[in-house]
Amino acid sequence: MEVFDPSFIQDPEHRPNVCTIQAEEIPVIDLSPITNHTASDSYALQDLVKEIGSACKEWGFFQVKNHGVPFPLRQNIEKVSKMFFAQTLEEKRKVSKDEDSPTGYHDTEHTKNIRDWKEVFDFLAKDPTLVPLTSDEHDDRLTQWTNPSPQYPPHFKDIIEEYVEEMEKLSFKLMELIALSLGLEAKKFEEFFMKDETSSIRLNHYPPCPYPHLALGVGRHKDPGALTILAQDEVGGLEVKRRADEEWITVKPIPDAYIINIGDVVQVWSNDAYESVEHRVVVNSKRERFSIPFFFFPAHDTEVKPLEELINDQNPSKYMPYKWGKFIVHRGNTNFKKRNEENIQIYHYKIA
Ligand SMILES: O=C(O)CCC(=O)C(=O)O
Ligand SMILES: [Fe+2]
Repeated sequence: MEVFDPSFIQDPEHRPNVCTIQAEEIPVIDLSPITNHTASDSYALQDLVKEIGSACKEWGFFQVKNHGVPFPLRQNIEKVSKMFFAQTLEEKRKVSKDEDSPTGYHDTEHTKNIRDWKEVFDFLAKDPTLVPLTSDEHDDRLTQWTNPSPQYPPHFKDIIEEYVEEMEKLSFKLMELIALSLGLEAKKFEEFFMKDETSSIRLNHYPPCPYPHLALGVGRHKDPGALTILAQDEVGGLEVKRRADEEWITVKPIPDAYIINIGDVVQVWSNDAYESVEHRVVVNSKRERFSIPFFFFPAHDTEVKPLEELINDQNPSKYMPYKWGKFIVHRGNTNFKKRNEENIQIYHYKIA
């Protein structure tokens, strides 16, 4: 990372706390009723669905164990991620993300206009990924985003692709559980992802930071998609805003567990029954940290709006429909550098 320049400094009210709260934990949910088929019975499944429902309602975040993702695949991707970031800046910049190609390496991401203390490598789940050419709603033209092909580490792409396949499987299972917990058919959400999904995976590297009390690895934000599956290493640093009192709660690293959070799209689909929750990453001066979020995003032509089954006269729709592809293209590069205008958010579609 370069020198610590003022663009990293958070406003005083957003700076990390010196002592963090670890007393209460986000729920840890055992997925064996759906991953261990010999042991599965319908009572265990019902209990699991209830657990998922209350975790989504109360926290918007939970961890899962016995998730069915083979541990060696996670070890492989963590290893190549470290190897990739250990290269010189010059090497990494050979696969830089830019205005036209939103995949690859970059280290200048801003969250709410403050620079994040991190470097990342972005990779699409589907290559190519079909998206609108512009965010103009009257423009029907499409374009294709594609992945870079870094030469180093060896087999980098294959290892990421193999891991992504597992993330996809887990995402579909989790969306089924979320659907059941909302009283919907298990496969309710499948159609939005089967064709042209726009999901992606990100390798994050947070180098040691000389001023961890002034900067953040990622500033406070909500994830825009349907859900995020995050692998964090043993260093820790992810904090979630607790709904009850708005305190920042540390998410404890658990070996081989995944952290799941629902995103804005599920918030809109559920008409606010489940809300996506603010989170951020604190950095420290001693240890570098690595994490790998997988962002499960629907197809570009998905019209995101509260589901018919979940609205009625007593509970009318709280959002105007928006086109997912237009939303991400509009957002795309506004995250990339400091801007004067605000990033597009779901509350822009909220019906007062
Ligand atoms: O690194 C982490 O723990 C979380 C990163 C994150 O929230 C994101 O990339 O959206
Ligand atoms: Fe996030």
